[in-house]
Amino acid sequence: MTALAHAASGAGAVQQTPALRVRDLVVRYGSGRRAKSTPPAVDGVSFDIAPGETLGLVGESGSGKSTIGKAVLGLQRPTAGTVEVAGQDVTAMSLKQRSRQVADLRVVFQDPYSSLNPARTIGQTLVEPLRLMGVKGPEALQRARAGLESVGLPADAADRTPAQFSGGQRQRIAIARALVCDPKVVVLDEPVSALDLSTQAQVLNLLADLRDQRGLSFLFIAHDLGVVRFLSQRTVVLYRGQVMETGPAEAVAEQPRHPYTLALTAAAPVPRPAEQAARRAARESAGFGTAGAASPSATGCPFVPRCPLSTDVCIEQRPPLRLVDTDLTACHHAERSADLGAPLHRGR
Ligand SMILES: Nc1ncnc2c1ncn2[C@@H]1O[C@H](COP(=O)(O)OP(=O)(O)OP(=O)(O)O)[C@@H](O)[C@H]1O
Repeated sequence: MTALAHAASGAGAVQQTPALRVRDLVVRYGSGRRAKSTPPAVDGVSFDIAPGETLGLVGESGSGKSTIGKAVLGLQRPTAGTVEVAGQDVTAMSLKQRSRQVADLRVVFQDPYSSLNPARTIGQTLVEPLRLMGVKGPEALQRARAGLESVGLPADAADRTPAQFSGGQRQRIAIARALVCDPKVVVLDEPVSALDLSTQAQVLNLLADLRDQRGLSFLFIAHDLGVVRFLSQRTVVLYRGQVMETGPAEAVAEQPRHPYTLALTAAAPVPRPAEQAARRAARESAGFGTAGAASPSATGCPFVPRCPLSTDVCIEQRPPLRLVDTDLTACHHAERSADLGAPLHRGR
């Protein structure tokens, strides 16, 4: 295995079959000429997740995080590339096939209010995926009740409807529903974004405990690097559908190598307005542009219009992912990103 492939997989994952393997994933929305002329929502993304590992997928709104999640789950057909779950190629399977055959893969969505059917009891909601897998009535109900207890809810929660629970409790129910079939991989799509801060911490701790007890693998999608770092061993940073940087979660959060990751860390919300203003000023003085502008060249780096380090080579050539210290970084000038980091970190 090359150093590059090793870093992409994460140390320790060398000999194991990955719980989830995504290779060269491309997703284009729409069809016809217009679809071809707009950049893909996901543009050649690859990663592995080892058994028991959490991979964080982070990026601004519109960077392609949820589209990757949907492609993994079978909710969006990839234009190119492959998805393997525990060694099984599921790329061409329909959603129906996956829900029957791929019990190894489940999801928790962001919104605990819309993701549960208000007309059904929690028991009915949890029993449904078990029945689809052929588990019979009494055993299914017993597993549903045990599932609720495992997320810190009383077993009699099974007899109530979603309206009788808080947002945090509903997210626990959604987690129980995802885990009731004993999956190997769970896609967590912004699972705490709709919750208040103290509930976020409780749900993140619960997820970490369940992962460690059961050896689960998580694909953890979030826009906040701090939240991603809490739960993840490794992080993938996305911008306009492309991987900008990937490496150990702590290194990516503490010593980002890509200017875009630096901009993300500097843009993370902080509770004190004065500190927030200082960070914004530091970002502007470092020369970062604001979101929205498209790259002047389809063949170059997509971050060019916002990057203080960009030069002609960035406009002309898309930077390949290359190893810079601990992280794979798609930047021609990654070695110079520390110069940008100093003013930003003074603003922290
Ligand atoms: N159903 C769709 N049809 C057309 N374009 C879409 C569709 N869903 C997403 N997109 C586009 O694909 C790109 C990636 O969107 P995606 O939702 O995957 O990003 P994201 O990083 O998850 O953003 P957010 O954090 O806001 O959910 C965006 O440009 C978005 O407008």
